[in-house]
Amino acid sequence: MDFSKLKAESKPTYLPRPAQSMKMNDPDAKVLYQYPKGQFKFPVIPDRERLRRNRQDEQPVRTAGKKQKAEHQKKHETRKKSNSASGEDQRENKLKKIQPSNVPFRPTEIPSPIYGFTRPEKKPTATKEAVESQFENKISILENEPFEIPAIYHKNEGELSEPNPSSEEIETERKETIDKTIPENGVFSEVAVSAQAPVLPADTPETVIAEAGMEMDTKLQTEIDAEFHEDERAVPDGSSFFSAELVDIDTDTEAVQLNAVEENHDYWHEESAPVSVIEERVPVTSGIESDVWDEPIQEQTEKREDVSRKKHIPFNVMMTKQDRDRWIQLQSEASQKKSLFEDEEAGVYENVSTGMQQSETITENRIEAVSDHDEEPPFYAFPSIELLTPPAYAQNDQEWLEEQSQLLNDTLKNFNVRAKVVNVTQGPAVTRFEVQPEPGVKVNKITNLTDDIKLSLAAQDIRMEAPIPGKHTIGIEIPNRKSKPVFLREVLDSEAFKKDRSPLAVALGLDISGQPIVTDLKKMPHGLIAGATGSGKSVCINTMLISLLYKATPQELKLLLIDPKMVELAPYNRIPHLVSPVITDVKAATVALKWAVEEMERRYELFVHAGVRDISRFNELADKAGQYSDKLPFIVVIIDELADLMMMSPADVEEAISRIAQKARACGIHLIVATQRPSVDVITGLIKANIPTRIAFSVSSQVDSRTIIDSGGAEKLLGKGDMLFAENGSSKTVRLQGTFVSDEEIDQVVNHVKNEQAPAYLFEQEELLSKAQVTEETDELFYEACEFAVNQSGASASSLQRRFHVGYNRASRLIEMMERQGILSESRGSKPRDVLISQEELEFILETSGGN
Ligand SMILES: Nc1ncnc2c1ncn2[C@@H]1O[C@H](COP(=O)(O)OP(=O)(O)OP(=O)(O)O)[C@@H](O)[C@H]1O
Repeated sequence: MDFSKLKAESKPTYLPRPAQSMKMNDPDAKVLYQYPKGQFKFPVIPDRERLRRNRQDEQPVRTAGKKQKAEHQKKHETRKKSNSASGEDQRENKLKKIQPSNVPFRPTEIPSPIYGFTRPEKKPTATKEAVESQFENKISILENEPFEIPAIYHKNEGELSEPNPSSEEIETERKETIDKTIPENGVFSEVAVSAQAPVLPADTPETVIAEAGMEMDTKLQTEIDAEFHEDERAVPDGSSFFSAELVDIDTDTEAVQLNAVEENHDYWHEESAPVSVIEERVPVTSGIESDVWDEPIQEQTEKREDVSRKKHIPFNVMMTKQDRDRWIQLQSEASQKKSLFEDEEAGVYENVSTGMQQSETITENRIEAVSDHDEEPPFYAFPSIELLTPPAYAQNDQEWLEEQSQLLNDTLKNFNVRAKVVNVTQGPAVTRFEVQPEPGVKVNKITNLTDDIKLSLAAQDIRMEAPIPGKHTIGIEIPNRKSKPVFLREVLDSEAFKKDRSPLAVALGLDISGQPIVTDLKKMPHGLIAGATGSGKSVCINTMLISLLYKATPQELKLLLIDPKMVELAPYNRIPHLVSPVITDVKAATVALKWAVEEMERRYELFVHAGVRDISRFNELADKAGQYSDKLPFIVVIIDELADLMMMSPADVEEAISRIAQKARACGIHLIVATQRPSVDVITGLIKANIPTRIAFSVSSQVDSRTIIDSGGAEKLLGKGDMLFAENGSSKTVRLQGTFVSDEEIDQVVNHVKNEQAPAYLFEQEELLSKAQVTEETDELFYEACEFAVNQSGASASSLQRRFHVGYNRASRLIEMMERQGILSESRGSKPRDVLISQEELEFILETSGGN
């Protein structure tokens, strides 16, 4: 192809492509373009535009308004460009369009994001009156607010009503305002600067724009105040709160202003000259300033420029999602600050004690009411050890022991088991013979001989521990010829008990080697005691209680005793440690357990407020603060015979027990549950899983033993205090002879404690019973059913069934309840029951009972 020919062409041309070549799809075919020559004309700038540009050139100082306008123009042009389609025809059209013509300018119709092409009828452009009224609106909003209105707003009102003040006047006023607003230290107040804008005349649409900018400035500054002066929260109504309110108002007024801006959209695009007039005034008015002034004004104009730039973007004056989110965030921050301030004022976070006081308002603190605030706890003398029976010393039965050892060796030899007794330990009720098998002898060779050994030793029962954990021997436990009772005093007098500083230390008994076993209920943290009748459960609970009376003051420990058997724990009535008299009623017991759950929740709330994890830390802090009365006592809930409770209301009891067992440890509530029947319907999986410490007394079968301690062995126990103790989830059980405490001892100790302090019950059994009654009788539909019956002047079970979509049982129960309450008459055969109360009486009932 000859390119030199093509160069000679003067006009841009498309090379004519023969139809044939098109068909042939010639790969060499190309489209070339050349710039026009000769007739080309640069676009002529309209006169008005040139004038404006000249004026701009004359202007020495660049202002923020200029930047704003230039940017706007740039955007406007870009938008125009983007609207114009590419291609030659379009280019030519564009050239035509740019050329000056006498046809008046008409704005391109752009669909509104809100109205589309069907915009509402345009209101007359914002006149001076319109702007004034907008300002008046704004001022009236501000005046209705409780806070003080900046004087500048009032001033503006006056200024707006004045016809076009001269530039000198503006300047003097501006000077005055600046003088007033400059602090002595010379730091320029941003609010003062931002408030200068309304001084500009308000008779042009551009003024409206400038004012809108000012609005945005004020908003910006209030937002900046809110964000950067967060630590300024000392004012009750809060400067931050004020800011948030102001932002709120500004958002509204801004919407109004932006409306005006949008309505003057045509001016915005077409007549930009007045804008420059206003912009020119800025350097004139700010010309008085020295270097100190320049900087803030520069900042301020920059801000305004930013704001104007922002304002260009949306025609949409509706609150966008981001705006809303931001607004909500600002409001919530303000309210948070306010609440924080209020909290601080109340001194909530001052110390633990005040935290506790605040929490007291959440739940009823009944324990606090027991003791006086900020006083030393009342004196409590622990009972003397002399009140208990002295320990019994068993005679050394050495002869019998040697005899039994010999018998055991002979039996093993007779059965060809190469093993012999290497050690003998005599406990209070049982003696353990340690047998060591020779190498190569299987353990089960010995364990298989249980019955044979029992026969040859003529023992009542034997229990084998094969092997003894941590030893090379197998333990064969044979009951003593004469069992020695372990009196409580023996353990309480031991070093182990005396040295234990926990108020919840309890004596359990002596192990097989005669060592006292003391456990801490805090570590337990909940215990399950199970065994057949007469095996020693009640005695065990008694020894625990007496131990506690020897260790804990009534201020340190509160007891909730539930004794459905009625007689076992009765002696403890009226001791100062009780939260209520011993509960013997099963229904009341259920409610009492619920109280314990509530108390647990209350304590956790207290801990949250005090910022502690558990009761010991909480009490430590209360001690340090000298708030002895705020210390929380430990609560030990003892249930003697869980089976009775489980028979009555299994769901409620199981729920309460498992909730306490699950999480009450840290808040100082401990649970000890005793039962005769260790079957799975009493000790459910849920209860068992949450009570890690188990004490198994003698049971009748290995299955029962497994239910209690997850292994056999309890069926071989001797009864009368012989027990297997599995501490806190341990699979290893320890055989103990439980301590014994007689009724006389209990009476003596209890009398002493009763004399020390009077009981301060938190509730009586009757209260619990009435509460249980109410709970039982409550039906959430009751009040609605009453209203229905009164409105219908009668009710029947079937009508209630239809109205409330309930079953017959519930409907008839509701009818019976209404009858008992005297709302409905008694049954009259097939006739409907009469309503015995009026509408007013019903309303009174509803008001007094709280049902509505
Ligand atoms: N540690 C002990 N030392 C000596 N004797 C004991 C001991 N524990 C219990 N006994 C004896 O066993 C008897 C029954 O004990 P206890 O009343 O505690 O049994 P229980 O398991 O509570 O029975 P129930 O479930 O029927 O009430 C007591 O009267 C007492 O004589």
